[in-house]
Amino acid sequence: MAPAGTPPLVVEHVAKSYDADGRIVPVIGDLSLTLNEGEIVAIVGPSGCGKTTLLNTLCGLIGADSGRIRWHGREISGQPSGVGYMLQKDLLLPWRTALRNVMLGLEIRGVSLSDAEERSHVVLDKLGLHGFAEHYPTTLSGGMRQRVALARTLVNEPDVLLLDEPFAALDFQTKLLIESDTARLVRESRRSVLLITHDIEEAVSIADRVIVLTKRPTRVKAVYDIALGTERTDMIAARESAGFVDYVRRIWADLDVTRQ
Ligand SMILES: Nc1ncnc2c1ncn2[C@@H]1O[C@H](COP(=O)(O)OP(=O)(O)OP(=O)(O)O)[C@@H](O)[C@H]1O
Repeated sequence: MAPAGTPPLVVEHVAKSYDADGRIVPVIGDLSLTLNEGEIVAIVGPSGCGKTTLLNTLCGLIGADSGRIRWHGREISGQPSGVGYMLQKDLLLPWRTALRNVMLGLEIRGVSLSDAEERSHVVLDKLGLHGFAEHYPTTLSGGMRQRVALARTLVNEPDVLLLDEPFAALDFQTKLLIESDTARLVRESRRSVLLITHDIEEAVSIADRVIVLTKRPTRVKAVYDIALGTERTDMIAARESAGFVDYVRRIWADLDVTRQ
């Protein structure tokens, strides 16, 4: 077991290139970051800079060319345990009800059906899906489906959540509500979150820290500690708080988006 205070994730000088038909494409230049316990860190960067590549490298889906990735103080090969992954696409199984989608990971891990069912109901209820457990995904709205996907991730009680634009496809109101629920649930259980997003306002409202990446080959351009002086589980209040607009403006300037 790692000593108390060991960050769940430390990334040191990671680099990654792709071989595109014999042409080497450097995607991650030289990237270092730390995710502390109970912290929500958002990563923003120009389109195509390598954010998904970074997340895939961190969770062992693809190998880094160089550098070190330490989970709870240890370098590991392959996929780390205790890490939940959530994407923009909910990837729910259409032939399973909401409840049985949430139960899937527990079933695979050999948890008894009754236990899995009870734990899944608890998480669905916390996400406002009481009464929808027996619904099939096709009968749920996009926001509800994404809540089911979030429940499916949280029911496994991961220490760390890696989120790759999970709210990007949602309408604005739904997005604010599900961001708030996510923040509330991860903050009350002191889970750590690494969130990749294109949405600077989302990043500033939800995260304790925002890391801005450069274009490819990507590296850290700037880091912002976000101090909004408000309860960081209410995304509407966060967006209305003093300082919010200023952070958004500064990060937007850092991204250096120019018209083609
Ligand atoms: N398997 C691969 N082989 C070759 N090149 C790849 C591969 N996967 C991604 N790339 C290239 O690497 C670069 C970074 O892609 P990646 O999806 O990681 O960026 P991103 O920042 O997540 O993109 P977006 O902003 O569009 O979400 C892109 O130029 C992409 O074309």
